[in-house]
Amino acid sequence: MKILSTSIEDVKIVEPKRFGDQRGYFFESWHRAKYKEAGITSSFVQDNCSMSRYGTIRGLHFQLVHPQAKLVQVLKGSVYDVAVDIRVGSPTFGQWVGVELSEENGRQLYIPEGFAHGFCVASEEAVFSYKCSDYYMPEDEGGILWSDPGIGIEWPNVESVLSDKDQVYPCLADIEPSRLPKYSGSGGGA
Ligand SMILES: Cc1cn([C@H]2C[C@H](O)[C@@H](COP(=O)(O)OP(=O)(O)O[C@H]3O[C@@H](C)C(=O)[C@@H](O)[C@H]3O)O2)c(=O)[nH]c1=O
Repeated sequence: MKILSTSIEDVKIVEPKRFGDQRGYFFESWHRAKYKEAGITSSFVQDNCSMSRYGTIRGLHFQLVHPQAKLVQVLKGSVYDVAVDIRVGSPTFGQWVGVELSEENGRQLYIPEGFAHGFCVASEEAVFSYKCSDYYMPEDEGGILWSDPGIGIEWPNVESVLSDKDQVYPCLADIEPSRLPKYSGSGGGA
């Protein structure tokens, strides 16, 4: 597998080694020892899968007291996946990374704790699968408006389909810093 860096330290692109043959393909989507060797040491406790139709944007989501590092990938279709550094005190606070994840390119994105995460579906449908380092706790969930002009994410030009809650999240600059994760140095996420 290959690890590629991004413009934000700690956010990493993973390219698992894919073995193709006449039947199709095989790849290891998670291997604790190999990922640890590559610097991804999160203890994942929950796996999620969602299917979304073309134009769907999910996000931007985070958990505050129980932050989740995520290892995300697309099993069918294609998405534009985004991680925003919302760790107060981080040298890259407010910056974002966007990466195309698709069944075709087989890429995964590792997003440490303390980031807001979202994605936009660029194919007819997308099956999105991810590991989380802490459990889902709806009462701990926070969100940031996907189109926050202060962040300025360059989403693909699609007609966006959003959940009710995702339409009304505040902009990053309107959130009290005490309601955001704190930066505690590179490598440790939040
Ligand atoms: C995320 C999640 C949702 N649910 C339930 C709650 C709700 O009834 C239904 C749909 O939830 P949501 O609308 O929050 O799903 P969704 O918008 O897909 O939420 C996800 O978005 C992406 C961008 C992330 O980064 C994830 O961490 C998660 O926040 O599924 C769970 O039971 N467990 C979970 O872990």
